[in-house]
Amino acid sequence: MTLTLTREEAAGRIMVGLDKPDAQSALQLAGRLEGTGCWVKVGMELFYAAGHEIVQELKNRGFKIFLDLKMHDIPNTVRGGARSIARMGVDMFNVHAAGGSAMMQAAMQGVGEAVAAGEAQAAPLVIAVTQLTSTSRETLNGEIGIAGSVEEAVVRYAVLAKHAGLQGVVASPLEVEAIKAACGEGFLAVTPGIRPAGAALGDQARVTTPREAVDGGSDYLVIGRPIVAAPDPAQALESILKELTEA
Ligand SMILES: O=c1ccn([C@@H]2O[C@H](COP(=O)(O)O)[C@@H](O)[C@H]2O)c(=O)[nH]1
Repeated sequence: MTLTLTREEAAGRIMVGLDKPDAQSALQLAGRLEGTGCWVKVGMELFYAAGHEIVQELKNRGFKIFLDLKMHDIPNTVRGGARSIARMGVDMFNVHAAGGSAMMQAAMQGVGEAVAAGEAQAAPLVIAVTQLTSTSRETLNGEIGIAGSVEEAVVRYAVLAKHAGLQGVVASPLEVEAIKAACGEGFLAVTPGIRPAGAALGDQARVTTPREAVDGGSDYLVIGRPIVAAPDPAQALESILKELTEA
């Protein structure tokens, strides 16, 4: 079913991956996105270079922030990490579902501790990475050694994340229907692997267009290079918004 969104609704579902090597270039890009209503995603490249300060600056500029650090460690370490992240005031962060239930529950515990101690004004959404969107079935079966289809592996992780109390998962838009069937419509599907028609895949293996992702039920579309590496990032975002606001 084609879902026609208002411009505001469409922008509120887009998370632009600020995959930049330093604060200056990230803020220059953010400047082109200000006022559009989109989220920004701060991942490893930017956070390891520019840390807490870049998060605060982006918050000051009014962006909603998904901190994409994909924690994967023993439960006690993840609990502490989650508490520190919650203190930063981001709106969403993630862990790897492959860390298991105890690790995911520990992330929720860390968030709860930050809120109870008054260190965080609000609890960020916590979601779990299922199978990276760069992973093909060949890689999953042949290299990683997990049998079955990618969709089966993704749904297994999604169910685990749901039972651990997380609010959603990161997956490809191709798996969203199965995730929602297993975990319910309200369980968030945050989907990278978005490529406008004709765009280069790069290292992504499981992709759809923005329109296909929204029609398939994705709640948030994570988009990096198709916007960030475009000659005019603001224009690239506009053309994606146009795709989502037209029937
Ligand atoms: O499974 C995953 C999890 C995270 N990502 C991140 O999303 C963006 C996608 O960038 P593109 O340039 O649009 O490919 C990037 O920051 C990844 O770290 C993902 O792609 N897949």
